[in-house]
Amino acid sequence: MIDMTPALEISGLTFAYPDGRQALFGVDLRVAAGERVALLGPNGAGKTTLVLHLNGILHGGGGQVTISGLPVTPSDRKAITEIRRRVGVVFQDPDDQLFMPSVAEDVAFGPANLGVRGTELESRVTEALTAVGMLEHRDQIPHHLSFGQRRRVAVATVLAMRPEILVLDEPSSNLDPASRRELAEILQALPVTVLMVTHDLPYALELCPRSVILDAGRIVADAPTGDLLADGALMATHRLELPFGFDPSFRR
Ligand SMILES: Nc1ncnc2c1ncn2[C@@H]1O[C@H](COP(=O)(O)OP(=O)(O)OP(=O)(O)O)[C@@H](O)[C@H]1O
Repeated sequence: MIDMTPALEISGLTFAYPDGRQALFGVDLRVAAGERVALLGPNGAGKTTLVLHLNGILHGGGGQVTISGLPVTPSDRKAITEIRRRVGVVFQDPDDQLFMPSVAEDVAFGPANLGVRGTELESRVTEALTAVGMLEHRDQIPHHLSFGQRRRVAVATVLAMRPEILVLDEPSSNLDPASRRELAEILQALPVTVLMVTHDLPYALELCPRSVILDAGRIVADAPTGDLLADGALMATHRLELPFGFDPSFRR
């Protein structure tokens, strides 16, 4: 029998920050295993707030998040450890993720924390750095790398955990065109479920067959990415703009 448990299921998620600002108003979202979904929306829509709920960094509002059938229960430390193994979050700023004296040690840090040791740890580091094309930089000091290289290493730190879901917050930001394309190729080749927050709409179209628009804490559209980007009225309503001259029907 095929396992139909969604990789990610969010139901009725609401959240207000301690200052009272409500950021999410009942978000429902199901993502099947192996899907790649872009999370689009204007500044302040609640995208990062939503992402921070996926591994229990933010909690305390209403509703529920479930990862491959396991509820994100912040009070249950064992469950949260397992959730953080299943959900790998690549933050917007790679420097939030890199803090060890060498690239290899940064990539080893997560699995070592889970108790992985010896040749298994070594092969995870090699595999993750190979996947992002950074193996030759394994002994370098992370902060001596370029921004684009640090972004790749940040992706490797998450891949080394062998996550089921890869969550990326604006993966293409601050990358030069070649690095942006290379990262797209890397992401396309990965056999994982992807949820990608992005303002880079051509990137969403290239990488994610499906997109969801979040605006003012609510999901307002969920459809094939090409259909959303071609809907000028919908795009304008939610402050989404394609780059000048970009034709979303071109790639379909
Ligand atoms: N720490 C915080 N305390 C209070 N309000 C916050 C905090 N962080 C975010 N917010 C508010 O929550 C709402 C959603 O913010 P969030 O960062 O999730 O949006 P976003 O969609 O990720 O935006 P962007 O595209 O600018 O990154 C905004 O109104 C924001 O001002």
